[in-house]
Amino acid sequence: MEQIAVTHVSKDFPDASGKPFRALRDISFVWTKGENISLMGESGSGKSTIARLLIGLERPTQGKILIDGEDTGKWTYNQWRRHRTKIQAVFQDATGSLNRQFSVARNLEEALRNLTKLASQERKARILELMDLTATSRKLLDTPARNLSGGEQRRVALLRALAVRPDYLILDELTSGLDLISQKAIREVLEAYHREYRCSYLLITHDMKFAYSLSQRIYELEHGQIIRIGQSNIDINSKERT
Ligand SMILES: Nc1ncnc2c1ncn2[C@@H]1O[C@H](COP(=O)(O)OP(=O)(O)OP(=O)(O)O)[C@@H](O)[C@H]1O
Repeated sequence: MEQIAVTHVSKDFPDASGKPFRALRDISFVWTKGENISLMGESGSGKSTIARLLIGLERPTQGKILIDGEDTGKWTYNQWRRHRTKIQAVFQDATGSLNRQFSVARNLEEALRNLTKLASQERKARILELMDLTATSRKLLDTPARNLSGGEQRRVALLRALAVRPDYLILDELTSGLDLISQKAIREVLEAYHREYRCSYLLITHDMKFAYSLSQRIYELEHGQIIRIGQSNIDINSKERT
């Protein structure tokens, strides 16, 4: 079954006095391939912890996370690494995933070199195809990452993750703090890419409009628990290309 199944997951962290603090409590949901979902909730409700569990940066204290039927609980670092082409995440601090000294092209190529077996020419072709698909100017490729604006940095961090062609992509506060034009540009990249490759997004956002415009289901968290599930009847595949 092509899906990510989170079943009865709880996560404890030590608090300031070293006692366990339950950051997530009995979380269960299914994220099916091809489907977009969102996590919403106030600060500290546990959204980023779910993201970190889903990509193996943290392990559940209780419960299981199955990726396409495989129990990730026993995966070693190398097994997680092999699945990097299946699931990727882009976090709010886009600069963290980019090398500021490298050009945009080199940043994108490094991701492909590390995570895929593509030959040099194939890497270059994939990057150009992605630039065109997402209506990103090829001129950006020569720009050093340190010279990018905030919106461009997020866009390039997103392209870096998309270049790997993951089945599942987690986007943690990707548009927060950006102006409306940059937010729209990011949304258009996500829509164009989803139409072509059916990549499944998990959006972590405070922006309800963004969540409802891109995802079929919205999970609302409070104090580490899912308190509400909202349905949206959007079908982003049916939208015309802009
Ligand atoms: N490594 C950690 N050690 C201790 N506590 C942690 C750790 N990571 C997260 N927490 C705590 O777990 C809770 C959930 O944090 P998390 O970052 O998942 O929330 P969030 O909903 O993503 O918040 P925000 O919207 O502010 O990013 C918070 O109380 C946080 O302080």
